Amino acid sequence: MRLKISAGYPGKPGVLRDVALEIAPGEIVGLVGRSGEGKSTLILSILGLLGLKNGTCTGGIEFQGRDLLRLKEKEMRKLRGLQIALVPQSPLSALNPNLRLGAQLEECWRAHRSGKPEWQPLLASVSLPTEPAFLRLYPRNLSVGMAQRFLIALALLHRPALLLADEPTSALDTITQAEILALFRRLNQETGVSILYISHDLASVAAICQRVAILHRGELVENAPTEEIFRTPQHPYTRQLLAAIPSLPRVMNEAPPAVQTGGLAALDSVHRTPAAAETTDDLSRLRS
Ligand SMILES: Nc1ncnc2c1ncn2[C@@H]1O[C@H](COP(=O)(O)OP(=O)(O)OP(=O)(O)O)[C@@H](O)[C@H]1O
Ligand code: NI
Repeated sequence: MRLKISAGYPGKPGVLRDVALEIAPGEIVGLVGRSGEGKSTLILSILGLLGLKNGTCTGGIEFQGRDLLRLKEKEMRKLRGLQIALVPQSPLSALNPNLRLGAQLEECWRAHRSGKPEWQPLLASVSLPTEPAFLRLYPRNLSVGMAQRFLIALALLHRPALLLADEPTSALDTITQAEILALFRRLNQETGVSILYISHDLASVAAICQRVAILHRGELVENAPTEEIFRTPQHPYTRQLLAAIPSLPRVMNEAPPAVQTGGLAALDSVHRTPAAAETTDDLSRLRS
């Protein structure tokens, strides 16, 4: 995907100004910025859903040889979920509370295809229980981390080429965050899915992204390989984000200042989060 867009809302123009971003097949790109910098606006623009918030987007979004901004809604609907899928921010509110998990999988499947596949391989791929009893649960029976895994499974259902992840770990505790990050990384390696990973937390993005773009006041102030961002940040805003990384205290104790010396080495520990850390809660624990 290659895009160059400007976007805004009535009474709030210029939320994105000539933002240019490229995501190669199989690449994980991070988009980082504080609250209100326009991250979700970018995601909604890609999905063709900005109109739902009365926003408008101009420019071009090239995906699989077509410009998404020139597609009709009917054509966009075919792409959404099938070729481009979204992992939303708050897992529990994104699921239908009144539908069993099995029914939600079926509904999602039937949006684009007929019949009904075996769900086990999909559930196993996100380290969720594969027993039939799991599919009879309701969202409220899940922990937030499991709900997020389930949403990732839904997003991957049709094997999309591009996954848009909008702060997918912001509702999770630190350990669960690391597990979900490891999951994204593994899924990317196993399936080759491209991921645009959005976050306000530079540390979590650095853990899985080859490249990071920094969004500030509607513009990309930096767009470089992750290592460069950490070693030689060019923009003052990037330096502020680096200085604000809260998840490095352990490292800073060992070799301060982490950003200049060991920032990336520290993040390697997240890279190497062992598969064993991706534990699957068993059903008995869920029900207790
Ligand atoms: N429907 C709307 N009408 C007017 N302004 C809006 C609308 N939606 C968002 N905005 C404004 O656009 C800017 C960007 O919002 P956006 O949701 O894209 O930010 P974000 O980077 O995703 O923030 P967060 O990290 O809090 O999710 C903000 O200033 C926001 O107030
Ligand atoms: Ni947002």
